[in-house]
Formats: sequence, structure tokens, C-alpha cells
Amino acid sequence: MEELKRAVAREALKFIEDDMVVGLGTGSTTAYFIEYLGKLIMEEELEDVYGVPTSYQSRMLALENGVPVVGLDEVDAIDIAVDGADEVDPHLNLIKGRGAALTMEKIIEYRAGTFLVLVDESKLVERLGQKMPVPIEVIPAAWRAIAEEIEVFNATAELRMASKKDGPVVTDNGNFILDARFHRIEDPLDLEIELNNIPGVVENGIFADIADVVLVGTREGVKRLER
Ligand SMILES: O=C[C@H](O)[C@H](O)[C@H](O)COP(=O)(O)O
Repeated sequence: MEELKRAVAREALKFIEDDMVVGLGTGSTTAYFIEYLGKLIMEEELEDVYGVPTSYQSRMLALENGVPVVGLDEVDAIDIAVDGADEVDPHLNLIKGRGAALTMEKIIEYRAGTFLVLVDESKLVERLGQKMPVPIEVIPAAWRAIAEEIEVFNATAELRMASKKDGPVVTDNGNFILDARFHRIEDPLDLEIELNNIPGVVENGIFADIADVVLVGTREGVKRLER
């Protein structure tokens, strides 16, 4: 599995050119991409490339690996964003947020000229929600009320608990995460919009209609899916 992740991360480098502003996603697959990107920058094979991190994780990795970082408020545009995903359906709709970085990821990926997604073949599903819950970032004071409201959607929501801290996971933005399991997600775009209409919801992990290209690491090589 790690080799498949490395292979898609290497393939993603072909999309990066001099003078690009690159959105840097979060997670184990993007970590390889940031490492390889840093290598090309350090070896001067790429010039004037800047990364816009989507999390503390991607910021730290970029700094460690020699990728110059800038904030979203310092750039006029983002040429390309590169990120992993937890599920990809046949229309290239995504579930993201296993790493709790969904809000900043969506802010940056929505604005990128091209949004390139890197996954291994285990992430491909027929229907979103088949394997993974939908993460929902919420204002802490509202978590219980929102968890109850989610039941209207024929779903159950669980507060995500931390493993190296007592109590809940706290996101980079200081919020909580609810993991919502839906009986069946018929229309991802519809659900994405409806969830964000609930007061107290900051953002949710359905990324409908924004991925442009998905690189899939398979045992037979890297496959390219396009919308
Ligand atoms: O918040 C985390 C992100 O959405 C990740 O991009 C996603 O969970 C995929 O991560 P990985 O490449 O580690 O499977």
C-alpha cells in the first residue's frame, strides 16, 4: 500500500511547473508528494514554486522538506492543489477528513485552478459512505445538538475522540469533529449543501464536483481518472 501511495505521489510531480502556487493537502499520501516536491525544489529542478498548506501537518512537512510556504492571504491564485481522499466515487465525488483537516482543505482546493487527488485503489467506491463516515467539523458548543439533528438524515453521528489526548479531537481551527454514518447517500452535492446549512456546522467532508483529476495507484500502475 505504501508503494502505491509513493507511485501516485511521484506521478503528481508531472503536474508541477516553475512559478506555480501549489495547495498542499494533508495525510499520508500527500506527505510523500510534499517530500518529493521538496527534493525537486532543493535540487533546483523546479523554481519559484510555493506551497499553501492545508494544515499544521502539511506546513511542518513543507518546512522540513524545503518547500517555501505562503498563506492563502498572500497569493492571488492557487494553480493546483494536491491532496489525498478517503473515498472516491465513479463521478469523482470525494469523502475527506480522516485527518480532521477538511475545512482548510476545501477552502484551498475549491479555489485551485486544478484539484488533483491522489489515492490507492482501496479508496474507490461505488457510492460515497460505503466504507467511511462523513466527517463534519462543528463549533464545540453545538456538537451534541448537531449530532441529534443529523438523525433527520437517517444517520448516526459520533464525536471523534483523540488517541493521544483525553477527550475529543480538536481541529487546527479549534473545533470538534462528528463522524456521521448515513444509511445511503443518494446525492452527494445535495447532502454537502444541506449539512452546511445546519447552524454550528463549519464544514463537512463531502467534496462533490470539485476534483478535476484523480490518480489511482493500482498494482498494474497509476491510472488517471478525469471528470
Ligand atoms: O483530513 C485529512 C484528509 O482529508 C486526507 O487527505 C485524507 O484523509 C486522506 O489521507 P491519506 O492519504 O492518509 O489516506
